[in-house]
Amino acid sequence: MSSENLAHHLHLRAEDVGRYALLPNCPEHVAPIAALLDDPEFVARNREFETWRGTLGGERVIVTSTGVGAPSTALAVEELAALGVETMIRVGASGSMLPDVVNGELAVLTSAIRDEGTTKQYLPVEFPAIADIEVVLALREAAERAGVPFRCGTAHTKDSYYGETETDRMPMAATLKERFETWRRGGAVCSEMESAAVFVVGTVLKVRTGSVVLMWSQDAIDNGPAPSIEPLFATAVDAVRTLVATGTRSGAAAPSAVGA
Ligand SMILES: O=P(O)(O)O[C@H]1O[C@H](CO)[C@@H](O)[C@H]1O
Ligand SMILES: O=c1cc[nH]c(=O)[nH]1
Repeated sequence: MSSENLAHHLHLRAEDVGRYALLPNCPEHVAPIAALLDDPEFVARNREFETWRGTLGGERVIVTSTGVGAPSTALAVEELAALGVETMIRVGASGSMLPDVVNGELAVLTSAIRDEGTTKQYLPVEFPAIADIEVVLALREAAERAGVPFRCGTAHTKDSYYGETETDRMPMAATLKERFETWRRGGAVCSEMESAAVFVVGTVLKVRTGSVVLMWSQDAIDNGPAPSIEPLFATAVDAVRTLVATGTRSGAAAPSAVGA
């Protein structure tokens, strides 16, 4: 935070935000998500971080892009938490790890495999990357209401996109393949690049977090077409509407939940 209380990377102040944030990583997705809120307006842009805001049920909701990968996502979660945001939901895309996934099926993530470097600078890898239960349930209800194919499960969060999608040309191809197969056998549903950071940094900062991602099928990753993104955006916004209406707050911060 700078001397004028301007968040260093996001270029936001406490008065710019509310208690809820939706976190796509692509700046181009911010305005279309904000358009699903009441009274959307642009707030700020710096680097890969663009922010819009609106309201749901009278409660301010911001939409901020995180950029690709765990490092920039971690600093977005850090700065938003410092400004007072209490609930954050990643809204993104992923590659399916299962053969039976419909192209564009949603995954409501309950947890993530920490196969990235950022969160190891917060907690040892034995500590799980898990979503907040209230956020998971709100996302699951929203996906059911949207009537779209979805499943709940664990994501694989990695640092190298091409290590996943073009494994054969990597010097570490054998190791990458073995590890990827291990995650698959363990039941991971998809691979992406941010959710572990959202969950672990959120846990450390005692804000509640969740993540909903659409899954590209294996065939679509190689040959297209790109799945439709609108059901993803609608599901994420509908989940926030539920959380606002039920008024549940920061489960991760509740004394009973942290044993404080
Ligand atoms: O589509 P988004 O949400 O950007 O997410 C996925 O796509 C990006 C890689 O192309 C990574 O950020 C990965 O997590
Ligand atoms: O396969 C994919 C698709 C989107 N994002 C990823 O990280 N992997």
